[in-house]
Amino acid sequence: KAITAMAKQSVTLDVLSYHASASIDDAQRLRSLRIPSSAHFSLHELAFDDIDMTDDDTLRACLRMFLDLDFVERFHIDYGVLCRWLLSVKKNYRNVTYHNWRHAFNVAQMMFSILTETQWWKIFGELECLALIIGCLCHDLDHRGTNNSFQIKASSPLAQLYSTSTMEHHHFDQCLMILNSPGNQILANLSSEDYEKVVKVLEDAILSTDLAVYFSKRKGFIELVSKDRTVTPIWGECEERRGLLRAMLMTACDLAAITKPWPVERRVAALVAGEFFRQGDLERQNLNLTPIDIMNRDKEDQLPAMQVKFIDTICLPIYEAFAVLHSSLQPMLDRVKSNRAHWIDLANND
Ligand SMILES: CCCOc1ccc(S(=O)(=O)N2CCN(C)CC2)cc1-c1nc(CC)cc(=O)[nH]1
Ligand SMILES: [Zn+2]
Repeated sequence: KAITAMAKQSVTLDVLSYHASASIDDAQRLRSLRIPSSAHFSLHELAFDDIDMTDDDTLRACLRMFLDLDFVERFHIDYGVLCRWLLSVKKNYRNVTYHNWRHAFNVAQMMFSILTETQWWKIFGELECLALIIGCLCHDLDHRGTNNSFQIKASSPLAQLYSTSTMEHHHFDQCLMILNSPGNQILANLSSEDYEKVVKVLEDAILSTDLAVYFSKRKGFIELVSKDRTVTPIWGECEERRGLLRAMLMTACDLAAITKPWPVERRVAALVAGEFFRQGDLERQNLNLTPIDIMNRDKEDQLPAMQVKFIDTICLPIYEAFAVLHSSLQPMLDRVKSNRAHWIDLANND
């Protein structure tokens, strides 16, 4: 018993002790930059594309989101600490093909634009909105470009720590570690009651990005939407419904590349494929396994057909439900359907 606990302890230290806080100098530099408006960055656009932005731009855009949602004032967040925290979050994303800082930034921007376009920020209140934005920025922290089943197959240290939602538990741990690091404590001025609530919402939000969790909650959400077709304040009063809507919002933002104009979706799908194929290579070389089709480079010609299956089985249900809940989200569903048509064309040309 003691041995197991010791092993667990050493794995924990090995895996979780590493995280890099950004330097004070980098934070001071970011703090000195002027922050353009949300219009300048097109942050309210559901069709937002970060391709023309520098890394500095993405950080200034995050500062703009925190300022426009009034988080800095409402939660007495020290601006210099916010700059350092953002740099630390960005620094703890690895240089992998898809699950990198740019993905996290895009997910946070999508959450910002949905919460503001639908006015659902009023339903959730500032505390839950703060947790959702922090959750989006942190939801894939320290991703290694390999998925949960790879962790299990490789019996990685992470899989020894968490047997379910392996990566998502790690992302949440990394998020907490940065929030508690000296100079990065953006939640330092919250009451202990508010802090506890933010951390609880944060954990649910990050764990909800495991597609297995999405599949388990989706049916209940769709039934609820078919009954109650608008998110009225009554929805807002029910903690369980709010939690379900937050979980579905995390998935809708996480997969939102599928809702973007075709040039964006095509570019992002190539990044997802690149990361999947690299995992397939690792499975062949290190684990002596034949990868599943989606990670098998030899099946690259199947990619368009896989995207159609991804759209039909995972994406359409959630974006259909959101389009029912709020008409301002209809363009997202329309673009999923037009992207599906593009993937069908490509599948037929192979
Ligand atoms: C683009 C390269 C191929 O990409 C895919 C291939 C198959 C499927 S799948 O729906 O059949 N399914 C998903 C659940 N897995 C457990 C089993 C496989 C999804 C994708 C995909 N995923 C994402 C989210 C990361 C983004 C994206 O654009 N495409
Ligand atoms: Zn993600």
